[in-house]
Amino acid sequence: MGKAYPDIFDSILGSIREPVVVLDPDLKVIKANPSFYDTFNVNPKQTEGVLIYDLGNRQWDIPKLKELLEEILPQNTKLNDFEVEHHFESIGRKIMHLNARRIYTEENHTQLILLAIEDVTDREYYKRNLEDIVEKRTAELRIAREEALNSKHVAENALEKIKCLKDQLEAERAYLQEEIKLEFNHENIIGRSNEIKYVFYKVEQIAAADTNVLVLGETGTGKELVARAIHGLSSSKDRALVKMNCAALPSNLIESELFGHEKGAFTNAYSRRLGRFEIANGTTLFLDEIGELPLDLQPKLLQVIETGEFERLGSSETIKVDVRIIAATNRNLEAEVRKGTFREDLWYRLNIFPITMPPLRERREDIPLLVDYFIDKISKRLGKSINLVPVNVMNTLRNYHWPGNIRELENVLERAVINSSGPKLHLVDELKKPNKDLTNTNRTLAHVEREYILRVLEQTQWKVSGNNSASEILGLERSTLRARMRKLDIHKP
Ligand SMILES: Nc1ncnc2c1ncn2[C@@H]1O[C@H](COP(=O)(O)OP(=O)(O)OP(=O)(O)O)[C@@H](O)[C@H]1O
Repeated sequence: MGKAYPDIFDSILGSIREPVVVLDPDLKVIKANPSFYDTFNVNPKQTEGVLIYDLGNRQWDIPKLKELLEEILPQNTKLNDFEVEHHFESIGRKIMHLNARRIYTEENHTQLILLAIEDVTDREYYKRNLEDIVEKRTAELRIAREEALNSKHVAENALEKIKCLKDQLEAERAYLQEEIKLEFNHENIIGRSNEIKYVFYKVEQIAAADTNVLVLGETGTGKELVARAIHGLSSSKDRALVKMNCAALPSNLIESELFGHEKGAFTNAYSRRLGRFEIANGTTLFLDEIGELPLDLQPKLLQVIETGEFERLGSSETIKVDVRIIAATNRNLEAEVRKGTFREDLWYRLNIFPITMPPLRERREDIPLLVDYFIDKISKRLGKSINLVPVNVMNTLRNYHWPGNIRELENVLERAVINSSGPKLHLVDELKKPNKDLTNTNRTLAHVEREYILRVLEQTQWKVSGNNSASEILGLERSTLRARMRKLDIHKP
C-alpha cells in the first residue's frame, strides 16, 4: 500500500470524519480510515486485504451492498446517498447512506473504489419517529373530525328537539295563562250533598294514579271542573291542563288539532304545528265532548291511548308521548256504541274509571250554597251588593228542574243580579219547564211522552227503580213506569 499510495493518501483518509473504506477492483479492502475502524469496531489487521463482505465475521454480507457494488456501480462512476439498513451483530442496527466513487486507471480500468459511509441512524430514527407522530396525529385528527361531524349531527338533533320543546312550552304557556284567568282551585267545586261528596271521593281516589278518566253527566253539571280538579291533584299539577273540545271543530281540523301537522301537509298549513297530544306530553289532556269525535278519528285516538304513538299529518315519523286523558261527555256512550256511532273498543278504553256528575235536580240541597256562592261572585264582578235572597225566590230556585244544571243556575242568577237594584235578589226568569216541544208540532202526547221516558231511561242507563233511577226523575212509582213502558212499547235494547 505504501508504494502505491503515498502517505498523503493516509493523511487525507485520516482527516475525513465519516467512515471511509477503499476497495480494490476485486472488492477487497485496501485501506479504511480510523473513523471506519471506530464505528464498526474492527482494526486494520482484520480489515486490510479482506473481501468487504467477509469483514467482521461476514457481518458485511449485505444484499444491498452487493447490489451497489456489483450491479449499480459498474454502470456508474459515482452514486450518492444509497440507503442501506442493516443489523450488525457487534454494533446493532444501522442506517447508512453510502457515497461510492469509482477511480480509473489510464487504461480506463477500475483502480479503486471509495466508499464513504454516513451513519444516519439517529437522524433516520428521528425522522421516522416524526413520521409516526404525524401519521398518528393525522389519524387522531381524522377521528376527531368524524367525531365533530357526529357531534354536529347530535347537536342538530338536539337543536331540533329543543325547538320542539320550545314550541311545546309556548303552546303550553297559552294554556297556563288561560288557567290563571280561570283562577281555578279545587275549593271552587261547591256542594255538600252526598252525591257531590261521592264525586270528591272518586276524584281523590284516582287523581294520583295515571289512569285515564271518563267524566259523564248532563250539560253544565261541572264535568270540566272535575277534570281540572283531578289534574290539580295529580303529579303533573304544575303543568297546564291541555284542553280540546271535540264538538268545536269540523272533522279534518280536529285531526290536525289533536295530532299536529307538518308544513304543507294540506292547503293553509303554512308552518309546522304541534298537536294537543304533543303539547300535553307529560301532563293531562282534557277531551271534552268526546261523544262528538267523528267515527273516522276514533281508531287514531284509540291507537294513541293504547301505544302513546301517532304521526303528525304529512309526516311518517312516529312520535311517542306520555299523556293522561280525561274525557268528558253528556252523551250516553253505551247507547252510542249500540247505535254504531261510537267504537266499542274505544269506549272500553275510556271507561276504565268513570265518574258521573249528578244533575242539579238530584242534589237540590246544594242549591242554597251554590246560590250564595254565585251571587257573591257575580255581585263582586258587577260591583253590586246583594245580600238578601227572599224565601220564595230560594224555593223557586230549589224546585226548578234545571235542565241546564249549574251553568243554567249561574246564568239565571247573573240576570237576576243585573236586574236587582237593591240588596234583595229579584228573579227575572220564570223558571218553568220549557214547552217549546209542544208548539208548532203535530206530535201526539203519547209520542212526546214516549220520547221523554226513553231519554230519561238512556240517561239513567235503564235503571228503573232506586236512587237516581228513571222512576225517581220522572216522579212515578216503579210499577207505573213499567206499565207506561209496556203501553208505549219501550223495551231495553
Ligand atoms: N260544583 C260546582 N261549584 C261551582 N261551580 C260549578 C260547579 N259545577 C259547575 N260549576 C260551574 O258551572 C259552569 C259549567 O261547568 P262545566 O263547564 O264544568 O260543566 P260541563 O259539565 O263541563 O258542561 P258541558 O257538558 O256543557 O261542557 C262553569 O262555570 C262551572 O264553573
